[in-house]
This record gives sequence, C-alpha cells and structure tokens, in this order.
Amino acid sequence: MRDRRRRDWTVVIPVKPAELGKSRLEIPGVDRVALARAIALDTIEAAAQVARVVVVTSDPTIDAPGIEVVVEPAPRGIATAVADGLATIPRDRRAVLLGDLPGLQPEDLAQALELARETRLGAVPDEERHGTTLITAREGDLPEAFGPDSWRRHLAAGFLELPVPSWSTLRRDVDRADHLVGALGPRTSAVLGRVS
Ligand SMILES: Nc1nc2c(ncn2[C@@H]2O[C@H](COP(=O)(O)OP(=O)(O)OP(=O)(O)O)[C@@H](O)[C@H]2O)c(=O)[nH]1
Ligand SMILES: C[C@H](OP(=O)(O)O)C(=O)O
Repeated sequence: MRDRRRRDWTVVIPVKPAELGKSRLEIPGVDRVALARAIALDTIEAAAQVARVVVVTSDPTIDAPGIEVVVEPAPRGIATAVADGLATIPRDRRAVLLGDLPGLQPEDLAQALELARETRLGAVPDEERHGTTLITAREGDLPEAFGPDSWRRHLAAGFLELPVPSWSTLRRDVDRADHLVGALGPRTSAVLGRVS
C-alpha cells in the first residue's frame, strides 16, 4: 500500500543531450559527456524507484527500465521541455525534478513527495538556495520558473518550501566540480573512478 501511494506522483525530468549537458563540469582526465550521461541516469534511476518518471530528452542514450520518454526533436530550452512532459500526464500529483542530482537517495524524494501532499505548490531549493531542484503541484497548474536565480522566482510565483532536511540529497545538485562530494550514484562514481 505504502509503495502504491508513493508511486501516484508523476515526476518529469528534463535532460539535455549528454554532448551538450553539464558544460560547467570540466574535470581533467574525465570524459564530460560520459559524466553528464551518468549524472542524468543516476538521477532518473533513483527517482524511478519511488515515482512514475517521464523523461524529456532528445538523447536516445538517456533511458532506463520502467520510465517513459518524451522525445524532444532538439533541445529547445528547459521551459519547453518541461511543458512537453507535463502535457503528457494528468494534472494532479505532478512534479518536475532536475536531472543533475547524482547522489539522490530515493527515500529523500519519497519524503518530499509525501510533504507535497500538504500544499498545492511545493518546491525544494538547492544547497546554495539560488536554484531549485524539485517543484510539485498537488493539483492544477505547475508554473515552472527554472533558470538563473530560480529559487527566488519560484517563491515569488507562490511555491512554498517543502520542509525537507538541509542534508537531503534532493538539495545536492551538481553544476561544478566542487559539487561532486559525498555519496554519488553508481554510474557517476564509475565515470569518476570512485567506489559508490
Ligand atoms: N530536455 C531538455 N532538458 C534541458 C534543456 N535545457 C536544460 N535541460 C535540463 O534541465 C536541467 C538544468 O539544466 P541546466 O542547468 O541549464 O544545464 P546543465 O546541463 O545541467 O548544466 P550547464 O550546461 O552547466 O548549464 C538539467 O537536467 C538539464 O539537462 C533542454 O533544452 N531540453
Ligand atoms: C536550471 C537551474 O538549475 P542549475 O543551473 O542550478 O542546474 C535552476 O535551478 O533553475
């Protein structure tokens, strides 16, 4: 029962083609394209353990068992990708998760989705509280505002902060090399030559 209740959320994850993704993540000796792909797949596979997952991408290598893929003809920006994904799912219990959380623990997403039942629009900031990693809508519109300084803009748009702990892995997005700390998913660890 508990598992069924969790999976009644649908999570849209937009993912740029790996060739273009994670452009700020140059690490000497590491294949950036492989790293970008691994980061996205670790995020997707963790999310798929606790929710229905719809990935929007134009990259055929971004796929995993049990997920649905909305094929983008070409990357046209995050807003268009999110809109394409949201258009394919029912208008209740839906969320958008960014695809750059390679240390995501499924339980942390499950906890946030449980908290999201208490508010119409919920959101989780990244550790620096500049960006946003997850937005949720219990029902109705989901007015995303991803992009630079998105946390401030999501709050202004009426999203309420979901009270996840400060140490939640949902808050640990990876944009720069110094963000690659702590436990990481198996694919990202393998590309970096670390033990997961
Ligand atoms: N499908 C799709 N996803 C996108 C697009 N633009 C951004 N994203 C995704 O949205 C999330 C946040 O994107 P960004 O921070 O802009 O890009 P990034 O690849 O993570 O990192 P940078 O290249 O360093 O900016 C990531 O999951 C991206 O893959 C797009 O045009 N199409
Ligand atoms: C898109 C952006 O994410 P970042 O560039 O930090 O991945 C955001 O937080 O809205």
